[in-house]
Amino acid sequence: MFSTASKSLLCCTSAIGPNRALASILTKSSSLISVPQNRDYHEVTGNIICPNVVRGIDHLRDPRLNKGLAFTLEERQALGIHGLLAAKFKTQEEQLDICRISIDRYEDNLNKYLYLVELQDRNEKLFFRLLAENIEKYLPIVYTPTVGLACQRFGLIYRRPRGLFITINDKGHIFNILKNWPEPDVRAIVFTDGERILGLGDLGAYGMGIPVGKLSLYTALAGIKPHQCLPITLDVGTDNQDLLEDPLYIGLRQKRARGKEYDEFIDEFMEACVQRYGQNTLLQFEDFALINAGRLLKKYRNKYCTFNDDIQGTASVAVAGLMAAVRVTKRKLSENIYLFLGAGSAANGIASLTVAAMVAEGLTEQQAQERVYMFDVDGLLSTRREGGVPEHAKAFGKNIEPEKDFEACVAKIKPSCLIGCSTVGGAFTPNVLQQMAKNTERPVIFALSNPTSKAECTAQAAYDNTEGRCIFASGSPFPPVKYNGKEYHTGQGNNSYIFPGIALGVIATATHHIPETMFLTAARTLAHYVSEEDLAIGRIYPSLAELKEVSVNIAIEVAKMAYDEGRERNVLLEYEMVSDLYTQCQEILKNTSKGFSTCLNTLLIYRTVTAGRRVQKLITNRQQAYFTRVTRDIHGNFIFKSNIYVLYLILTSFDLVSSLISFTILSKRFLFYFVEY
Ligand SMILES: NC(=O)c1ccc[n+]([C@@H]2O[C@H](COP(=O)([O-])OP(=O)(O)OC[C@H]3O[C@@H](n4cnc5c(N)ncnc54)[C@H](O)[C@@H]3O)[C@@H](O)[C@H]2O)c1
Repeated sequence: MFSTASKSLLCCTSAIGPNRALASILTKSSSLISVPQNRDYHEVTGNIICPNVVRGIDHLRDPRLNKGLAFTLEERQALGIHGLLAAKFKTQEEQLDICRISIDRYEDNLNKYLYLVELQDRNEKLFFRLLAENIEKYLPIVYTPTVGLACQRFGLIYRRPRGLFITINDKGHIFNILKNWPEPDVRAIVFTDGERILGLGDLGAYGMGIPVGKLSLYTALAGIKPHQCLPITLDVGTDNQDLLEDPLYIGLRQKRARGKEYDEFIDEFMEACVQRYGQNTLLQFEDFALINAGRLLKKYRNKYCTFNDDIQGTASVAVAGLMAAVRVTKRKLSENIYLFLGAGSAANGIASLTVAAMVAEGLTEQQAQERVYMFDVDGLLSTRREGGVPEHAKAFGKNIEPEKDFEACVAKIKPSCLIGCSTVGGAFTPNVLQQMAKNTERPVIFALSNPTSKAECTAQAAYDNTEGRCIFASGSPFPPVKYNGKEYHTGQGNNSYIFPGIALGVIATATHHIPETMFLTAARTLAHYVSEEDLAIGRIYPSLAELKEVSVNIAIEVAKMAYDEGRERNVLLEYEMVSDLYTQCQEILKNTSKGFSTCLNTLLIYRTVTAGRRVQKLITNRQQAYFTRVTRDIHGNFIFKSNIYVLYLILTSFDLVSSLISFTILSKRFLFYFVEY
């Protein structure tokens, strides 16, 4: 029922049982604590049942528990692992240094990826700390672009299973397969059917690398606990002939299921997830092909807690870039003309959110849509072209002369913003870029297709062909660009600026559905983080090093929105830590305590960007105090002495730098959520 670490906390707080000493040692050493449900208690005494602690070699073999040489002598003896480790005690910091040296020895990025996968399998906390503290360096390894390469070679590198593979042959039994997953407390599921992996196309079951990589970022950037994250591949076959003939291929060797069979399978999957993990489980669609992505989002968005990152996450990050660019171009969003190369999931998502942002500036929806043009594989989206405008992009079709030559379009339409989501590497030719420089003084050029080989142009080409006047961003990272003696560090319109924060905010507030406005809010929050220094070096996104802080702040804004819009009865209080963290924190806890005894509809969101250890300690003490204020009935259910029905507490901590704490009284449930590396 509980993870071992959470059990150790329960032991400690109840202070009973024969394993008390061991529990207390483990609690001190444990950095991943969770008390998810209120069930493992003795039926009569109400005491918390002391768990069987995983001992001996099994403790070392469990990546969640293994700390390498960081186990103290006391722990080694208590756990029966004394002698199984070399004598030297090495702190996590020392082990991190070794990791960095080891990984730097590899020149090939795929080898770096494999090293990180192996580390995650061996010592999870070390892996997440390494990732969280070196996000700029390792994000491009666990995520795009290297993860694309890993997916392509997945058959070769597949070692230890991570996540669930559910095939179309499991139709009718999906719930049973979900039950095979050992973790009962899953909050976020990222799943793909592998049909459009990055810009690489149909990789079938090889697509598993993407949900795995994304969920690593849920933890590393937003502090969502690893065991609450579940990556899933829905293997419905593949239409990639190379894979069907590849002896290494690990998926079903059959053509993709389509139509009714496919739809029923996805319906059953969504329902089974809710049945297994609850209505609030976040279900993130990942890398579905155009024919399914938009329509499935439309079908499920008001029924489940779901979003499609390729559509909505991409939209949010791109619109954030456009918002930041306004500060350079001095043109409002509604004063631009937008031309998209590609009219698929990403383009439609970005275009729709850009329209929403223009409407917020005062245009009508129709006026806003008139400013957006799209060009797909069949040419300009003209209602007069043969075959007309595809259904999914109807809003952006124009009653104008059809045009199949993209360069001609750029000259005719004269966009000020050019956005590439076409999967066609090099499609922004020098002629196209030079035309952009003629169209406007500060052209905005986004080459968003991934991985790097698919980018519509390089950062260097964009600067070279626009006399250095462009504002450039890309989907995959590019090295710094030199132009006219000046060095520019262009930004990466990376979805990981958005999705971890959205996920944390949604999970924290137990939001049932994710409205589009949350993505606009996330975009504004991200844009707000772009400094003048960033803009001066050509970057319209904050540095990746700020990702954790950005994620927490997006989560806060999302949480506020969730309560503002959905639960008006709640009182929202926000505290910003300015100088004296300790005093402020005491104040907050005092207010919170008052809230518990007097008010059932109180939400407190407290944030600190620079939380220190003192704050951490104080909160931890407080949490233990809550335990003493509750009793349990003979069924093990909580009875709150002070008439408090529920306490929902979230604390995430990143290197003790950023924290988000949300207390809210929601339903008859007690949850305790704590993550620390
Ligand atoms: N934040 C990001 O950087 C980010 C996020 C999501 C997607 N992407 C990238 O954007 C790209 C597109 O993703 P998607 O989900 O929209 O894919 P998609 O398959 O839904 O759409 C691709 C579109 O490109 C068009 N296209 C294909 N060949 C073309 C050509 N020769 N000329 C003009 N148009 C052409 C297709 O008609 C289609 O409209 C991918 O490479 C993906 O990795 C980047």
